Amino acid sequence: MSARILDGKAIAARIRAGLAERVATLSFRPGLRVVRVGEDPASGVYVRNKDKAATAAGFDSATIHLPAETTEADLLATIARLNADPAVDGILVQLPLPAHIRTEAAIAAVDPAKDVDGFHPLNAGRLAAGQPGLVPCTPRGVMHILAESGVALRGARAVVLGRSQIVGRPMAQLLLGADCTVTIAHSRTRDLAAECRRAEILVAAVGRPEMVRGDWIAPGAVVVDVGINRLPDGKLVGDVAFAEAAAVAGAITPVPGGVGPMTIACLLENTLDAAIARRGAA
Ligand SMILES: Nc1nc(=O)c2c([nH]1)NC[C@@H]1CN(c3ccc(C(=O)N[C@@H](CCC(=O)O)C(=O)O)cc3)C=[N+]21
Repeated sequence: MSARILDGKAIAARIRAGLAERVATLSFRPGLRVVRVGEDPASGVYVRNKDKAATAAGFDSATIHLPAETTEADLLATIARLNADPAVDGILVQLPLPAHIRTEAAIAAVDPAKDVDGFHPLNAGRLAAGQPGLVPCTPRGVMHILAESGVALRGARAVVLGRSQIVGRPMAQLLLGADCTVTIAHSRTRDLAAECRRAEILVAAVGRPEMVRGDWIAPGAVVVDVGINRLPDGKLVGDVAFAEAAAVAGAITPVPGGVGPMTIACLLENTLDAAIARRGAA
């Protein structure tokens, strides 16, 4: 193994400590509400970790757990109540939602000023237009990792593997905003391996365990692995075959301990940003 390990867990801890210091200077506690519907098992860990991190940093955090049978109308009513609650600065509707609820309807119901996931079309549009707004947590976290690790972005060839609304697309926008030359590759891309091999910065966000092999990576490339896949044996792996990739790459994020903890730190960062934008830094 030759690659430098980019320690997202350590960077996230520093960000959370900095947020805690800033929150301590405020006359109010930034309010975060996570709305969870039903029992998606992957969401359980995330919601617990987020709640712990938020409370430790001085946020007023709570999860509203609705039963799986909740109707779309009831979910929208819950969101409307949180939109109207002045103590609530950030609202996150945990995905995936049960199949009988339209995800787009839930996302569009969140007040864009409280949309700490950055998933509302207004915030997605602002990002695409290069305007300030709330940015999705995972791509924001990836940009922090690249900045903290001293990766030069201007003019660099970046390949984003995956085109989801949640990671791939906003990730590409942020890299473009930082003057990278950005390619978005995906499941229909002809010769994915060759596209990836051109990358000086490769961000893998496809949700397929260990799909990116060592020979997909250019020697010395920076590899950011967004995937968090649980194998049947319980082991957590990324979208990148770590050992193979680490033998070739210049730097790489591990799973766990890479992008995942950054997502949570950036959720808190977004919540503080939203709070200060709404209330001022009083
Ligand atoms: N509206 C919405 N926003 C989300 O941001 C969102 C969501 N829904 N639904 C579920 C996914 C998943 N997600 C994770 C974040 C952090 C870790 C994380 O901290 N992972 C640790 C390991 C955790 C473990 O041990 O399982 C790590 O990678 O080191 C995992 C998963 C956010 N999500």
